[in-house]
Amino acid sequence: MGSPFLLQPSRSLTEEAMAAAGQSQDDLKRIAALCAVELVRSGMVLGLGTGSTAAHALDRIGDLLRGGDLRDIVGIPTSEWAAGIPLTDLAAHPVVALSIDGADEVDPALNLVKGRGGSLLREKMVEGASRRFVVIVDDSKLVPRL
Ligand SMILES: O=C(CO)[C@H](O)[C@H](O)COP(=O)(O)O
Repeated sequence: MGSPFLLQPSRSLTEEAMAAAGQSQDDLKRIAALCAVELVRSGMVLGLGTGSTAAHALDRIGDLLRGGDLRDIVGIPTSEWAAGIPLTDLAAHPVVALSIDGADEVDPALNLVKGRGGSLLREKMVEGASRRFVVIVDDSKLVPRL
């Protein structure tokens, strides 16, 4: 994996603007998750992250598979939630094309902490084997320092 860079799906919203736009924190998690799912292609081996933000991405991938818009996807889970995505493991697929996961805090240099969901070891194994690792967070996870 290379250096981290920031992909922003939408402008940063204050709590006030979010309320005015009718967007909850969970809506923002889903928007970030859907942005990451745009990177998924048929045939990929995916790392499936843990947590409420990652779950939005997995739900969308599951829907796209069921609708036939994605095919031949297999996922390596880091939690029990896999949204119906066919599963595999690192023994069968030691190289993962893309992992998608959330984080707990992200600083301005894109250093982050994660693992509050209790899956840190599995996440490190799967995401460490990934060619590309996309971290999806909403504004509430951005902090001035870790
Ligand atoms: O690292 C994680 C689990 O180990 C989660 O991705 C992190 O805790 C964020 O969770 P959520 O999306 O529910 O806020």
